[in-house]
Amino acid sequence: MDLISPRCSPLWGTPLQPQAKRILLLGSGELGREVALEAMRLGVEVIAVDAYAEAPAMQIAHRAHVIPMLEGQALRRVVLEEKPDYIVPEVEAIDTNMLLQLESEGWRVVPTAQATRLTMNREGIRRLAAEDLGLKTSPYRFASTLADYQRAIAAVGFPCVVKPIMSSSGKGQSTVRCPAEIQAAWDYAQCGGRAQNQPVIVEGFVAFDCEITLLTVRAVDGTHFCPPVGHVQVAGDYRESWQPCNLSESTRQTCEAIAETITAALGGWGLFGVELFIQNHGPGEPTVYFSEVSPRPHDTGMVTMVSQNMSEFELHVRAMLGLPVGQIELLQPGASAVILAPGPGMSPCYSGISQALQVPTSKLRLFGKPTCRNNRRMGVALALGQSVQEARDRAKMAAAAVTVHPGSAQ
Ligand SMILES: Nc1ncnc2c1ncn2[C@@H]1O[C@H](COP(=O)(O)OP(=O)(O)OP(=O)(O)O)[C@@H](O)[C@H]1O
Ligand SMILES: NCC(=O)N[C@@H]1O[C@H](COP(=O)([O-])[O-])[C@@H](O)[C@H]1O
Ligand SMILES: [Mg+2]
Repeated sequence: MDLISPRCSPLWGTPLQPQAKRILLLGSGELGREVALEAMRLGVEVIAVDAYAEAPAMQIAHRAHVIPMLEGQALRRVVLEEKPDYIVPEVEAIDTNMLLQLESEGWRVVPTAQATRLTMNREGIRRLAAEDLGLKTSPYRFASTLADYQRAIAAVGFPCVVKPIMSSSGKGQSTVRCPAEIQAAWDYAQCGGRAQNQPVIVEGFVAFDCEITLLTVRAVDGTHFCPPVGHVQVAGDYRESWQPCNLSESTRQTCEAIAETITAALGGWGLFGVELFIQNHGPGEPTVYFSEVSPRPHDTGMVTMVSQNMSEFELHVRAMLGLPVGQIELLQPGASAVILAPGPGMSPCYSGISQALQVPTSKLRLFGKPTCRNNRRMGVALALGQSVQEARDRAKMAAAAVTVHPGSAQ
């Protein structure tokens, strides 16, 4: 369905002028900042929205609004005030029922309001993938009460992974290996997600050999796949990523078939990060598990800012605007490594930047987040190499050279 937004004009206007093409970013973190930059390069007006002031994308956008994005009426007010051509969700904590309503009134949500609703709730996307589309996933149960949760653990068995149904970057997530860990995982899920007291998913632990993100673009000129991005996660949050992650031709085809199936079911135009676990079985074909999908750029895909001819952010912007994507090319093996805050504070400062940039091919992105907390992602180092190993070593060396000084206590 190709919805025409109430103010979608056939002409490409000028930012800040009446016919400007406008995108409204719902979420203004590091990924949104790169989306904003790519959109602005194409002469698009960008309005950044988040729940806190001075978020990364707000610092460069044409305008910004601070609103509770889980409150539908607050979202509606901003949409009616700004009249965007495209509403672009960037985080998991948005009132997605309001997005459905706005879409039904003709506002365009990227990629679709339904894709946003299904992926913001682990139950929606898991049931779609496993039960409707028949994709292989870990075993799972959902639970809303402590008693249901204990039954879910008994059904899934140890080890298992417990997550709030609405959360990201590993917030509220625990691996439970024995009965003594059950209660703490429940308590953490209740307070660690984007909203408090949420239901949880209990997933069987998949002992995978590697995990990848298959960045998949649905655009006017068809569905395109980027070379697989491999990554390492600690406590459910990404620490480093690299591209390409070498897979056999048949495994790559299996991954692409899964990505095609799930993104076609979600629909719309944009870039999706399809997260897959790959488990080897000696000489046989590996098993590929579908884990989850982001209907927008993925944190592990930041590596594409150096490794591809078009970054995942440029691809998302082109696709949403109905522009052709053409040929996606890997320029050289690349890698990213995160820069984390060591603790909480206001007005953080950084040292070691020039040392980091002495690492051959390295680049830094410091996100400019106004406050930090323990392990908050404040920046990322990027690097290229003759091999993936060389790129990873360089990115990690550059990231390790940067120190975050958290600043005064909050
Ligand atoms: N069932 C599982 N078995 C083994 N490892 C898992 C399982 N579920 C999650 N993990 C590990 O935890 C990581 C984070 O999980 P998941 O992607 O579901 O969380 P998230 O909070 O949505 O993260 P993000 O928003 O960064 O994608 C995975 O990338 C994987 O490394
Ligand atoms: N895995 C999802 C992800 O990486 N999302 C990115 O992190 C930001 C939130 O960071 P914060 O928690 O530091 O505000 C989001 O706004 C988005 O850019
Ligand atoms: Mg994930």
